[in-house]
Amino acid sequence: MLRSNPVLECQFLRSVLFSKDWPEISGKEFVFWGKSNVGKSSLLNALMQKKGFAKVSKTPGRTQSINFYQAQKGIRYVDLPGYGYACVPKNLQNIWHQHVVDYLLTRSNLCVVFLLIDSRRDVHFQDLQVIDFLQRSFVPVKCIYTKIDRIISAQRKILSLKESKTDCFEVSATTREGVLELRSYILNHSFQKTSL
Ligand SMILES: Nc1nc2c(ncn2[C@@H]2O[C@H](COP(=O)(O)OP(=O)(O)OP(=O)(O)O)[C@@H](O)[C@H]2O)c(=O)[nH]1
Ligand SMILES: [Mg+2]
Repeated sequence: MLRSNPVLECQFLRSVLFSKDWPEISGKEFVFWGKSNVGKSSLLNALMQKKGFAKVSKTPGRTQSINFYQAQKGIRYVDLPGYGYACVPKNLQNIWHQHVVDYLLTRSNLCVVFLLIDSRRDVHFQDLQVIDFLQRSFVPVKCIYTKIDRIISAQRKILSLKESKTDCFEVSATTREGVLELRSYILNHSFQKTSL
């Protein structure tokens, strides 16, 4: 157990797209990305223990800008719009995507990109493309399987096999399984030198 819990006390900073509107560089940013509807915003709410802080929806495409949250000890969370299918016009999605890529490639205090994957689905080719893009751009990336409350134990064994190769977290925003481990990882990495 962590003695103090700096990740918990969070405040919303801003919801923006353009680089001129991003908050000033400060502390370490932990970024949540993945296909639309994988549970990025829900996981952030579970991490921050603030229901409804980040807006959640059954409809893919809910998060439409770059959302910054400030926690203690210089830790920041960044909730990104998803990629892949979303219930919004493609041209709008392309605009988000350009700003997201701009953010990922230029943000000097970016610590880790958590790439979320719905544990009920196969890893999509877009996820593999994103992982490849981030690795080639020297952006640290770590995978998180989400919604593990929705899968049966046999499927979990398959996930843990994959995990042995890719070193992923498994979480549920609903039951909070895995959230404490993720929180500890974030806290530990917030003290390390940014490797960008
Ligand atoms: N059962 C279960 N449902 C979840 C979990 N996490 C998220 N959901 C549901 O999945 C849906 C999408 O969740 P969001 O958190 O909005 O997903 P997102 O990745 O932020 O979606 P976009 O902002 O549209 O890209 C919602 O209906 C959530 O209630 C989970 O751990 N378990
Ligand atoms: Mg969202």
